Amino acid sequence: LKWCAHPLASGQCSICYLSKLYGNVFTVHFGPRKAVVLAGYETIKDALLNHAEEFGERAEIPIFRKMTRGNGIAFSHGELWKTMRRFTLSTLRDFGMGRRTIEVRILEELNSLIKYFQSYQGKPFDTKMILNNAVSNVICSILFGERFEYDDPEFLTLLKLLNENTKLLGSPMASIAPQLYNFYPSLGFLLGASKTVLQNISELSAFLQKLFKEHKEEFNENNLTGFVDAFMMKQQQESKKPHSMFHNESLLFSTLDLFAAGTETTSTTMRWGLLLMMKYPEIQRRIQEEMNQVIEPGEMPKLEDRKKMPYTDAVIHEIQRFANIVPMGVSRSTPSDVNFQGYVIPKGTEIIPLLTSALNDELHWKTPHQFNPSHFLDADGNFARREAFIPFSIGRRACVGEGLAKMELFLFFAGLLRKFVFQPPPGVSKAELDLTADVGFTLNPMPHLVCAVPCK
Ligand code: HEM
Repeated sequence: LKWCAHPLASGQCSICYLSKLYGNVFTVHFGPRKAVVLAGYETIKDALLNHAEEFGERAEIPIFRKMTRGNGIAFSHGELWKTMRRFTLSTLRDFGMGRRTIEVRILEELNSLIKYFQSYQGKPFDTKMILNNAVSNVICSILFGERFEYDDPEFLTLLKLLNENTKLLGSPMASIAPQLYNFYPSLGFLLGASKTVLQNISELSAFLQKLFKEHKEEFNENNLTGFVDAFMMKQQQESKKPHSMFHNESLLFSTLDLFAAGTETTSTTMRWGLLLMMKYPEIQRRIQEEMNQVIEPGEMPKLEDRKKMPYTDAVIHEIQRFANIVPMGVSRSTPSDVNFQGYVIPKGTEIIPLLTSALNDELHWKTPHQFNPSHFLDADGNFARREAFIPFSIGRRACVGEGLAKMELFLFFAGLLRKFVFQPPPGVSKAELDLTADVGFTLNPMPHLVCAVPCK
């Protein structure tokens, strides 16, 4: 978004600015890539919910086609997508998503995280890798039934590759260079970023293949340890079917999709959360006071406490709204010609559901550009759901990890604030904390240090 910031846009997203000029449905050209933008909550809802089928395909983006060869959940199409999504949702549920088993797992991980934070004794440190690792361990325990130590060098390398890809995939170099190259081969030098992305994918794949091999050797159908075992079981059951979709490439890319989407998004949101708490200490204090009122001394917040903690719940929602980490959603496409709000959109058109325009929609939020937890509170201080809160998107391809992400955000965030007061490093004032986003496939906070001072 920064790349194409219009000088008149005065800090707001340039595509939102274009929607002020051209309305809520309009076409943009990113080099050779042509896409229709849907702006504003009402328009996004009309398309993704009321015309769910017509806007229900994933766009064909060359770099993702190269990465996955059409496999997995997030970038696959048609029947393969349908089968993988159905299998994923039911398997995630079987392994505890949305249930107490996963709550226990998250709370165990939180304990390790707290010990790590304590080891800095209030001195400044960077939370990026550690939060990545802790959050990743939750999805890894669902996928493989195991977690990775915070000092495991191999796992840390993988997380770094994942971070690098997230950053590069938000750059025009990776996302449109392969398409540009098709039109203008002399621009081949631009392919460097996409080559790095593909190289990283092959290293991540090699690591996953190694884990699959271990799982295959120890496979026991009476004791499935996670998604990967369940997938292997399905492969066995379908081995006599000539065109089973449960082949090895499906296993690889479905696992990779869940690993990547389950790690990066939630940990980035957590980092925004801690940064915002340093910036707004009075909000942080109010959360801690609320916890002191509803949780016994020495106890940690549990999911069942959430309904008694409307203020904390409102702050977490506001963090997600304000951080807006997937501002342009994940591009969709039209599986057939569509007649929408007076426009004919041809089959196969890329569609950008501009989530940022819903999360900042002036018709739905009192102070869209300010961090303001009262967006999610009614006049009596009760938690208030808001329709335009759609950070996980909506409709047929909406995020499959929403339930898991919400559990993690609540337990990690409230748990860390129960133990620590987050402060900027000595010599850095609140005003100096930068809330500008670093552009990538997800919007990250700029590099920063955090002091986690133990609560008295
Ligand atoms: C704060 C955390 C998260 C945010 C903000 C987020 C956001 C999103 C968004 C905006 C989409 C695109 C949906 C669409 O096209 O309509 C998406 C898709 C997806 N997410 Fe998440 N996500 C988060 C966490 C997770 C987690 C924890 C997992 C893993 C369990 C996950 C797995 C996926 C998958 C597999 C898809 C593709 C769904 C499909 O194409 O059918 N996400 N997510």
